[in-house]
Amino acid sequence: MKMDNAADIRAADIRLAGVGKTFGQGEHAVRAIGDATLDMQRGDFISLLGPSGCGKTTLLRIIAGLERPSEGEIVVRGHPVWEGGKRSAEATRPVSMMFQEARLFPWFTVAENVALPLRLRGVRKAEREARAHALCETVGLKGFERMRPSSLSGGMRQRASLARALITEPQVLLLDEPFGALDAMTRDTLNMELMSVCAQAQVTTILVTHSITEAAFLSDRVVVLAARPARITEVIEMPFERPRTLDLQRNPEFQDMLVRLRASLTGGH
Ligand SMILES: Nc1ncnc2c1ncn2[C@@H]1O[C@H](COP(=O)(O)OP(=O)(O)OP(=O)(O)O)[C@@H](O)[C@H]1O
Repeated sequence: MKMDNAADIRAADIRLAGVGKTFGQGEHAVRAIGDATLDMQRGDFISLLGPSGCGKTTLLRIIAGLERPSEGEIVVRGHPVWEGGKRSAEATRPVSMMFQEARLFPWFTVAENVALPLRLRGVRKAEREARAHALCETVGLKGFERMRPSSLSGGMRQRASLARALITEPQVLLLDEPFGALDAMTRDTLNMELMSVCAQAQVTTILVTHSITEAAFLSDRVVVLAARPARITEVIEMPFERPRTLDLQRNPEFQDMLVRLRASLTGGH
């Protein structure tokens, strides 16, 4: 039976309970994350905002199961990511991650890069190709499917990287400054597309960003982290109606929110 009722939707989709992480031991130990506790519901869009080096990437890697926490528990879609020292496939399978660099394989075409996660999951070629082509169209890469990544602009490479992250139809999307290296206009366009894709598919999304504006514009909530070891200092609701357009950024309430977020980030209230 499909449990798509209101109770299911409200159930915590991602739960971090007392998550801490220390790299190394003894005098070389680096405490990257202090004590992170957070609940996210299905379809939530949250941003992690914090000073450089405060442990944001580490936190994403822990949620994706790429890094093991030193303390605490992470639950994704009802499944603990680590159980008895083993990583759970049920918890990591619905998760996709995207990075600041596109990380495409230069010897594959755009469509082959986009389809790669399906190939790794043993999906047949005809289906892989059909789905990769459809997603290329969704992210604005129609006509570029057979090109190599080296012939694409930075923005187009990130489009391909987004398509690759979406091809497994993830329920959780972890984004580590995905558009941070792009010019402002391309970044705005891609952010609008990202917001629409995430809303349509009810993807639970966590974005790491250094941009206060981007965090406020895209998110339902902004999680403000203090310097290392990362601690959540504040979780701030973004009370702006959806769907949002770029005009929102000129709205005085939005501008006030940026001031509020900046104050939280620098520790002044
Ligand atoms: N594998 C590792 N071994 C040792 N130390 C690590 C490792 N990974 C991260 N660190 C340390 O943990 C701290 C947090 O790093 P992390 O990359 O998570 O921060 P960040 O907030 O994402 O940084 P930025 O905003 O600059 O990208 C840093 O001091 C980093 O040097």
